[in-house]
Amino acid sequence: MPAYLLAIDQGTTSSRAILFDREGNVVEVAQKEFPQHFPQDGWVEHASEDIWASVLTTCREVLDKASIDASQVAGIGITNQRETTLLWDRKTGEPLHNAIVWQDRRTADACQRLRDAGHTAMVQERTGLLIDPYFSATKLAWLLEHVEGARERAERGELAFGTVDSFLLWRLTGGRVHATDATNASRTALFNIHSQQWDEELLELFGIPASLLPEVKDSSDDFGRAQASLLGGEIPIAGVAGDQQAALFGQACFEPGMGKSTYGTGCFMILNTGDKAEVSRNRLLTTVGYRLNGKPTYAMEGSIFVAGATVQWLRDGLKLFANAEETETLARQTRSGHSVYLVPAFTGLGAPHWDPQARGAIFGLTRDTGIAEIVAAGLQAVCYQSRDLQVCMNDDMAAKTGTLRVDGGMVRNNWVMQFLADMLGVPVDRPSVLETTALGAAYLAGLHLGWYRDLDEISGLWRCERTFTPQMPEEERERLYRGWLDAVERVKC
Ligand SMILES: Nc1ncnc2c1ncn2[C@@H]1O[C@H](COP(=O)(O)OP(=O)(O)O)[C@@H](O)[C@H]1O
Ligand SMILES: O=P(O)(O)OC[C@H](O)CO
Repeated sequence: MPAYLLAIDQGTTSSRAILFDREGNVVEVAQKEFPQHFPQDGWVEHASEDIWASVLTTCREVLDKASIDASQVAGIGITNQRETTLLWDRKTGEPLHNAIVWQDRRTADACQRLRDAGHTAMVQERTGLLIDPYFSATKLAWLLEHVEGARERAERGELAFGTVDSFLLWRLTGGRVHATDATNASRTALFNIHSQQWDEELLELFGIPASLLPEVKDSSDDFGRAQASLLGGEIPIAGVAGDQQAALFGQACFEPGMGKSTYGTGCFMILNTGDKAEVSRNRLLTTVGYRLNGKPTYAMEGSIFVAGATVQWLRDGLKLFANAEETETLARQTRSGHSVYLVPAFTGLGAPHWDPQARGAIFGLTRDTGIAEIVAAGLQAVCYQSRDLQVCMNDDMAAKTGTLRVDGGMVRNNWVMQFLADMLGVPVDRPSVLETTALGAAYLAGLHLGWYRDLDEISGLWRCERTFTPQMPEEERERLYRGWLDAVERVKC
């Protein structure tokens, strides 16, 4: 009797394979970082084979480490960095180009032209998204235009497009399955979130042949089987979701009004809005939170491109410390209320500003500014940006957001979590399982395989490890936040 679920979490900087037991406990983890490529200012690519190799290696490693074989794994759930765009040959499975990563801004001009031509309202109405280089549509159009012969081959039906989930499904099933799930599809800007279909007018607008597209399935569904030659036995693939939606699921945010924020490379705050696809007045995104039995549950999302990536930049670029954990000690050394602000607009600004041309800056330096203040400012920026999103969500929902569930690598930092609670003015709940993205993918697979009766059973498994409650006086909170708003205004183009 299989006792485990295997989650593949293919993230922006690393791939992880995690084994969970039936109660959602982490049994074993394997992780592998892979290289980031920055061929030009604002461009970000991944070698597709690095993505695949890191996934395969970590899956094999996690089974090895746990001393189990494929027969003990009931099913696989896949979760992935979203929007990242791949194009491959249907016969050979060979990618035609590096994957263009969600952070990549190369299509900023193309997006500006589409906005100037007045397409914003139509795109937002159908997809819940804005016209921005972040989403897959213009990245795919760029590939079709710039890779020699790609458009002709696409027209002849020889090529397949996919976000990372589709690419992994293709490889895992030996080219038998070309599919995605509704959450990933909802990030392409080609998918109508109301009809739950690829949208012909959008395909025409972006110049995308329909033959390239994967089949869109529920997030908990039959996605075929991983080939026996890969992991030592066939394993059903039964869950797929984009990583932020998977985290929403893993955090058991199943009721409208429940929200989570994930602090990994970027930061993504997502609020469940139930069966309503709420349109934001504040340039937040409407997206599919998950789709079960053909029924979408919608969510509102604020996306911040750079969160933990600031910590990486402070570590690797400025060499201010050796390990991310040291940031907590450094931040504790700062004088409270210091006025240094770091705006990490390395690849432009995401929600709610959507300014692809903005670039980062540090403000408020004085003679007593040291490494600690700069590091603290980098950490605080993530909290200020979360507040930006909270302000928008409160306005859009005409209600005050309540307790926030958090996850992702940065939430290990207690100083950041306390400052976050202070800045948001709401309690911040850190769960005992921090791998909620992977857990969400495992739950989705488990749901399809009948491991869990329903969402209530999954909710019952969620455990809080620590709650951070706001302590900062209101006046101080507002003074600090005003300083942030001022700093952001200064970097916008
Ligand atoms: N203790 C810490 N304090 C601050 N940032 C941290 C800490 N530990 C990890 N991070 C940051 O969290 C990020 C990793 O989070 P993770 O959820 O693994 O990211 P991803 O899935 O996007 O690759 C890195 O950018 C790292 O710099
Ligand atoms: O790799 P992550 O965890 O930073 O997530 C990336 C997002 O899915 C991009 O939309």
